[in-house]
Amino acid sequence: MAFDPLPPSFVGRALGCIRGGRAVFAGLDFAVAPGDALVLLGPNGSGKSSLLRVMAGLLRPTVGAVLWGETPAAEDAEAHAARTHYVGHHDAVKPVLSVAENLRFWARLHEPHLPTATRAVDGALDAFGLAHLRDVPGKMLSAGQKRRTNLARLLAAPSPLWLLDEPTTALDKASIKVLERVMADHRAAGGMVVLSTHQDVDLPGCRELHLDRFTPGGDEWEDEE
Ligand SMILES: Nc1ncnc2c1ncn2[C@@H]1O[C@H](COP(=O)(O)OP(=O)(O)OP(=O)(O)O)[C@@H](O)[C@H]1O
Repeated sequence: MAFDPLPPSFVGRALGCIRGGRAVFAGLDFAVAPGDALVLLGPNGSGKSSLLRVMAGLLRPTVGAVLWGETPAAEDAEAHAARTHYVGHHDAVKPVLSVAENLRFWARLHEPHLPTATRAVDGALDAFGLAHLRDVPGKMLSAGQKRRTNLARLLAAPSPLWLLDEPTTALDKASIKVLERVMADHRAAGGMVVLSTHQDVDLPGCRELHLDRFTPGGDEWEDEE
């Protein structure tokens, strides 16, 4: 199923970020069109997670703006959250809910129509090989199973913009292949993917953004967090 209408481009202009009193990046621009994938690369501490948090609206840039089409995302934080899936380092799996209940929780946040939400949850369980774990509580999952449950919400609650921070962490090879296929399908439908990684991930035609090229020269600035 394709996004109809297609989403506008997701754009960052002249972004700068200060954390812990240090300038992490400055003068950073990006643009992601429907169907695009952007891979954030760079050594530890170069700012990949910080940029993803800025893109998700979870961290305010020190300067610059993130735009959805022509509209600053910060103008309507709720709308930006609704169009965005941010999967960070910390798992968002609720320990006392089963895998299916976790996915249902996310699905219902996006989809009020119960049968549609249930179909999306079943599809997400199947796609990520979680169907046999559907009734297992989150607290009993392995690290890779938890990561797959986190990623399955991408399908349980469809949103055009996926922001994924090292999504292959803890995944076995077969699960990485599943994620690659799911991202390819999302892009074919007009969705967008931005991900950070230290591993090879197969994303045909993706563009790369090397964060270390935007690191200011050791300036010590005021922390504005
Ligand atoms: N909560 C925080 N408060 C203050 N500084 C932070 C915080 N989180 C990260 N930083 C700093 O911001 C800089 C960029 O960190 P970030 O996590 O964005 O890098 P990264 O490229 O994602 O690293 P990694 O590859 O290790 O995940 C680092 O200097 C880090 O120390």
